[in-house]
Parts: sequence; structure tokens; C-alpha cells
Amino acid sequence: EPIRVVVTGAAGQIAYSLLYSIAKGDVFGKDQPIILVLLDIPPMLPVLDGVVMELQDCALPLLREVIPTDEVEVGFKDIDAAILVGSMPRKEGMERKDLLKANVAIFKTQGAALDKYAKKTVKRIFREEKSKSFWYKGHHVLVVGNPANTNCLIASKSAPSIPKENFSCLTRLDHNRASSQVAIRCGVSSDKVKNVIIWGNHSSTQYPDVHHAKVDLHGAEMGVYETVKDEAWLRGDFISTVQLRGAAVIKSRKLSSAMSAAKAICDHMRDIWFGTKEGEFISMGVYAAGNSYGVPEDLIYSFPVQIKNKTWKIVDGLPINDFSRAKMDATAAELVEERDTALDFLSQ
Ligand SMILES: NC(=O)c1ccc[n+]([C@@H]2O[C@H](COP(=O)([O-])OP(=O)(O)OC[C@H]3O[C@@H](n4cnc5c(N)ncnc54)[C@H](O)[C@@H]3O)[C@@H](O)[C@H]2O)c1
Ligand SMILES: O=C(O)CC[C@H](O)C(=O)O
Repeated sequence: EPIRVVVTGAAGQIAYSLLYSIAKGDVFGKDQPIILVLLDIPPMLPVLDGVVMELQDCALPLLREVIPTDEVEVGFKDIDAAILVGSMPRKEGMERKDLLKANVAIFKTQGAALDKYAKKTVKRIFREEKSKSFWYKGHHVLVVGNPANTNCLIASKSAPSIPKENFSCLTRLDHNRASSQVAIRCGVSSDKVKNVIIWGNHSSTQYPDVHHAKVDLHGAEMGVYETVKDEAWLRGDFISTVQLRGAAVIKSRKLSSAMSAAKAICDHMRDIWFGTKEGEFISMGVYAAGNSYGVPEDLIYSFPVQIKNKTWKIVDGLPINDFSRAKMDATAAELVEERDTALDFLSQ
């Protein structure tokens, strides 16, 4: 049976890099037929037609149907996975939270539409509770549009019939950036670095943490701190490079990142579908309720996560030193402020 995957902002630049990878089986598997639903706003329908033509012209065997639309009831009907990209990107000099007013309304509307039209698949979700950790099976809504954490929280709050655990936001791009910076520094390929963590907000307050990360150096697994042997870099330029990378790409390209964002979306969704590797964790923004790190509960906060049977679980019990604690709290404080501002906008 084909699965139905909706991508919003389908006429935009991230979607242009993303749709081919999804349609050729990089995300949901090489044997999984797909119906791609492309949602954008009415003025972009002519552009969507061009995207449909190109997808057809790729002659991809797994792609059974492409449905372009500007209607949420068509876009979200019976979906198995939703990738919510559609929104405004920031320009040079803006912070991601400057997009809050413009974008948060989109995610409120789309959360409500998911609640209404995506119900059939949502009912297939079941929930199993294990002490403090929660495991869920089900279909997934990934929020990419910025400010991604707060948009995700608002979409989820606007979809009360969908469990919060079926929503996540993209911090995998930051995770990949952190892994790659460490790999370059150690002179290894990026697949030799595992278990970096992005804590908190997909913003310049995010905390890229390598205290628990490992590098495979010629077959020997080593801690990143002991391998890099440069605490000043790890606590200084490494962190700021990852925190400010989005802005650096905009400054250079005059457009926000798209190829790397699309790759990160594929990594994120593939891990939801197929699980994370044994002994490894990845970063994603998830609902903070029940976390063991003292992060305020009513936030979408990026944590280290392991995924099995399409269900994610925050990795508990990692020791947190004072340096990390302060940074984790600072990014949480920003998220609290963003949430309250967003709720304020939406109530006006
Ligand atoms: N979380 C991340 O890591 C990450 C990474 C890169 C970009 N982003 C964000 O992703 C978003 C999209 O970036 P882009 O470069 O593709 O932008 P873009 O401007 O190229 O494309 C955005 C598309 O969204 C469409 N759109 C706007 N409102 C919509 C709505 N209500 N419903 C459906 N579609 C709508 C636009 O018409 C446009 O086609 C931005 O907010 C950007 O900041 C997030
Ligand atoms: O706003 C930006 O920073 C650009 C898009 C994305 O969030 C990124 O991290 O590259």
C-alpha cells in the first residue's frame, strides 16, 4: 500500500531539494510506494505545476501519485506523515524569532486542519507508558518552518486529538552541523562521530553539547573532549559556529539553507520510520513533558533521543555539568519567552 506524505511549502527551495529524496525512497524505504501531496498557497500553484512535471519526469518507480493543492482539507486528508516546511524564511540581520508573528498563525491553522482531517490515521496510534519514559507508535508531523520549536508547539496545541508525541521539530540540521564540525577537527568522516546533542531551541541560544559524544579513531572509540584536546575551542568557537551557522549561510548565499535542511529532514524522518542505530542517539525537538533534565514541561525542546518501533524516547540520565546546565537553562528560558509571545499574538 502506498503511504501518503504531505510536504507544505512544496513550491519553496527546501522542498525542491527534499521531494526527490522522498520520492526515490531515501526516507521511507526502497520498497515503500508513496503518494506525495504538495501543499502551498494559491499564488504558488503555477510553480507547483512545474514541480509536479519535474517529479513525473524523474520517472521514479515508487512515486504512485503527486497531488498539488492549496487546500488543507486535501493536503492533510488521511496522511501518514506530514512535513511542515511552508512559512517565511528569515533574511540577513533577522533572528529566527522575528518570524514568530508571521509564521505562528500558519501553524495554528495547520494544526487545527491536521486535527480535523488527519484523524483516520491518528486513531491507529497507541500509547504504552513505562515509568517516566514514554513510547509511542504512529504517524508523524515534523515541523521545519521557523521558529521551528514554537511553531511545533502551537501546531500541536491546535491539534488536541493528536498525541503530543506525534509532533517533533527539526534540530537535526544543527546536530549534523555539530557532528560535521567535530569530524573536520578530528580529520575523520562525519559517520565516525556519534552522540552529539543539540539541547533546546533551533536558534542562536541552542546548546551543541559534545560531552557525551564519541569519535571512532582508526577503530578505537574515544571521547570527543579527549580526542580534540582543546577545551577552549569546544566551549567557544565550536558552539558559536553551530549556533550561528544558519545566519552564516544566509549571509553568504543570500538565501537560507536548503540542501542541508532537506538532508536533515530526510535523516530525521528516516530515523522515525526505521529507528536509530543501537547505542546511538540523535537530536530532535520533542514535547518536554516527563523529561528528567528539569526542562520546563510545556515546551518543544531539543533532546537526545533514541527511536525504536516508530517511537521516540528521550535518553535519560546523562550527567550534566554546571557549564551545560547554564546553557540548557538559557535556551529553555528563550523558549518559554517565545511560547508566551506566540500565545499572546494568537489570543489578540
Ligand atoms: N528547522 C530548520 O532546521 C530549518 C532549516 C532551514 C529552513 N527552515 C525554515 O523553513 C522554512 C521554509 O524555508 P524555505 O527556504 O523553503 O522558504 P521558501 O520561501 O523558499 O519556501 C517557503 C514556501 O512556503 C510556502 N508557504 C507560505 N505559507 C504557506 C502556507 N500557509 N501553507 C503552505 N505553504 C506556505 C511559500 O509559498 C513558499 O513556497 C522557513 O521558515 C525557514 O526558516 C528551517
Ligand atoms: O533562519 C535560518 O537560520 C536559516 C534556516 C535554518 O533555520 C538554518 O538553521 O539554516
